[in-house]
Amino acid sequence: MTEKLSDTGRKTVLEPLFATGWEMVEDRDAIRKTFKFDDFTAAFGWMTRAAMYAEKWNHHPEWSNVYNTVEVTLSTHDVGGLSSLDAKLARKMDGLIG
Ligand SMILES: C[C@H](O)[C@H](O)[C@H]1CNC2=NC(N)=NC(=O)C2=N1
Repeated sequence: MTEKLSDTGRKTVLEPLFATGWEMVEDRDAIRKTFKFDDFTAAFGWMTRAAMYAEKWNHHPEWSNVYNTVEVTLSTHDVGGLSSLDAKLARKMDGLIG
């Protein structure tokens, strides 16, 4: 069962993500990050790898791609805000770089 992150949960799982460039979205319980790549192939290759995890975990990003840039927003629509699944996908996205 997915639940909205508690105040303590936020501190422990979100702070490390803020350190890697994730930030809170204004006026919404969601996090966002802009990923930059060398070129379109690198960007789309990364999206493809991230998409496999999103589908496996049934947790999908809001994202858009323009050439070498991918803008990602993560939130859990079923609970109307951030859950541990967003942190899990964010960590995976960071880990898939390179
Ligand atoms: C029916 C389906 O399982 C749900 O809508 C899933 C799919 N992917 C999802 N992705 C995200 N980011 N949040 C959700 O609440 C969500 N729910």
